[in-house]
Amino acid sequence: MSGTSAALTPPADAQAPVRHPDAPAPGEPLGAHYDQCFGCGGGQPHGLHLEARAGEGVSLTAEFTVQPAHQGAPGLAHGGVLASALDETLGSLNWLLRIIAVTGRLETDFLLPVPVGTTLYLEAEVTAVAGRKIYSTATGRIGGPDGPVAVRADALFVEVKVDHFVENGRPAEIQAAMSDPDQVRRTRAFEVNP
Ligand SMILES: CCCCC/C=C\C/C=C\C/C=C\C/C=C\CCCC(=O)SCCNC(=O)CCNC(=O)[C@H](O)C(C)(C)COP(=O)(O)OP(=O)(O)OC[C@H]1O[C@@H](n2cnc3c(N)ncnc32)[C@H](O)[C@@H]1OP(=O)(O)O
Repeated sequence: MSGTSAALTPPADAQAPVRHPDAPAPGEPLGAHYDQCFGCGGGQPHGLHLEARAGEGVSLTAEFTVQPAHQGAPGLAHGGVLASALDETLGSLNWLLRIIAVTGRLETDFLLPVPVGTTLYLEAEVTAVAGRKIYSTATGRIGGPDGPVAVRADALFVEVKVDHFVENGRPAEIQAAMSDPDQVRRTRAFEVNP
């Protein structure tokens, strides 16, 4: 059984999402937004190392291979890790809009068990935007990009100012992110609004 709550149904005055003119071209990798991100950062040994590529419109695809460190039951992915993969994939969509946003709500359906060693093929798209609210949806397939859907999620992201991170994050990590020599990552963190 699966479904979406009323909180994730866009209001009647919601708009179709608009891809930012400077968004990466379809097929281009998005790269990591932060080296220490559990979802996409290269600096997290047990992180997901999720790799996303821009799709058409406001959509993307991503892959993540379940590692032994990601187990819940013996030999199977932990549900929270799978939810993290969906969250990261959905969060990456906001880069195509050039909006900084955080997850307000994430509703996940776990449809099939996902064994260690499995590659999860993720697809996500923004479905609507209403003021600061961004509505999006994602699936994760196993066995190949056209395989059965193992997990899916609907989400609401809420646009925030960069102050959200500066005021709430730990100063040491904020400072390190500000000095990141990678210009694209710095831009994603601090100069994302056009
Ligand atoms: C310095 C940089 C450091 C490095 C950072 C690097 C890069 C940064 C750039 C991008 C990366 C951004 C995120 C990270 C990327 C990927 C990870 C995946 C994404 C995440 O993992 S991110 C972490 C988990 N996430 C949070 O840590 C959020 C905690 N939370 C809050 O910070 C507040 O809660 C907030 C801001 C969400 C809202 O607070 P607020 O005061 O600004 O706004 P408000 O409450 O008024 O809500 C406005 C409208 O959204 C509706 N709304 C809100 N929440 C709702 C809910 N749950 N359900 C249904 N509707 C909801 C309201 O009902 C209202 O709707 P309406 O306008 O119609 O009344």
